[in-house]
Amino acid sequence: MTCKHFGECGSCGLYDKSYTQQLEYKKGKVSQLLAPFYSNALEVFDSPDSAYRARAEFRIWHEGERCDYAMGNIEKNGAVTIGECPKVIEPIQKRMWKLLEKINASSGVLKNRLFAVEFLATTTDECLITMLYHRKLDEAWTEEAKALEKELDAKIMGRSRKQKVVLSDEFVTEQLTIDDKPFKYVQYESGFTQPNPQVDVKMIEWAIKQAKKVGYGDFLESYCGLGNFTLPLSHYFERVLATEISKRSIQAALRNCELNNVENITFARLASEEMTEALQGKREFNRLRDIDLGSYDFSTVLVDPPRAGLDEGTIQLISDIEHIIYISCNPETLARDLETLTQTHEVLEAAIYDQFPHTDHVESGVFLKKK
Ligand SMILES: C[S@@+](CC[C@H](N)C(=O)[O-])C[C@H]1O[C@@H](n2cnc3c(N)ncnc32)[C@H](O)[C@@H]1O
Repeated sequence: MTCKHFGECGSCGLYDKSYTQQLEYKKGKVSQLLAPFYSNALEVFDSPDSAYRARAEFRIWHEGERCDYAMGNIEKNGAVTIGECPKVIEPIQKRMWKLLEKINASSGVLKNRLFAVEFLATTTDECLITMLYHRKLDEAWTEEAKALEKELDAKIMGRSRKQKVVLSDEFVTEQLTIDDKPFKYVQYESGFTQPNPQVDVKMIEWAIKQAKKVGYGDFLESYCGLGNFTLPLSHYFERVLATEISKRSIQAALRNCELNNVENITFARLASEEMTEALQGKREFNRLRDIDLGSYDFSTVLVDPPRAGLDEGTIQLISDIEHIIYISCNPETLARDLETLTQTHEVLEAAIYDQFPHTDHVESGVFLKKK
């Protein structure tokens, strides 16, 4: 049995529970994992029950002449095709079925060896559609795709092995209102973006609430992506140093600084492990030659690592900083890292944000202060 929300939820055992029950289950799970470090109730930030995902990927199932969207895992024996997808936000919803009609009506140029379609949309109705193929894309494809851009009022890209065809842009510009202030974010198709904009705003506002309690010094951030937290939090600190491994995300972050007229942030493309080596004076990087690392006086650090959590060096580095905001997409590795971090710090606040409704994934955050 699969969930009507077409999710990763076929395996999570949550498909037959109401949204409220699912959230209670997640709250219980994270509370239990954090119990050794935090005994107060978690703050819970919920999501809309539907129309919450701003990016989505669909496989394309071919049956005779017809194409359909299908579940992520197309098995050898057949596919589960999708006739509705309530989880995606309206800008995707209104284009995805029209796109399918156009693909099915096309002479074959758009359809031939198409194996997946990805959507990246904004709450302000921009939409970037990437069509993925198992064949080289030619002029005929470009012509038909250009017509499709107009018909769908969307940006279209084509990808196949070692080929990328960008017809207009390879990014969208999201606009979010965070604590009553507008922020613009360029989001690239190939860079990380938070999937659920409404919950993203709640998560950033929670982080700002913690930053306001500090109110002094410089701010360090690792795993900063396109500057999702960096830009709004920069207003509460003197200077900001933010690092991230992806070149594309750093490119977006620099553009986002310009778009939002923020001038106190320095972004550097560094893996977290490299950032630690640089700040501990163990290694010099050409990429940091214009940055006086010794001049920073960090009062606060924010980390938002991938599911694997923090490496030992980064834990050691941030243990020296007075305040830590740790955002995590994996409560198991968060609990593991807190075993070390709570030797020097205490957890003052903890929250969950339901970025991924109808799955058993949950985003959580903790605010720590040195003992
Ligand atoms: C969960 S995302 C968070 C991004 C950003 N904070 C946001 O809210 O959009 C994790 C980010 O870590 C980056 N990343 C992955 N491994 C890394 C590493 N070893 N060092 C630094 N950044 C890394 C990824 O490129 C991604 O942008």
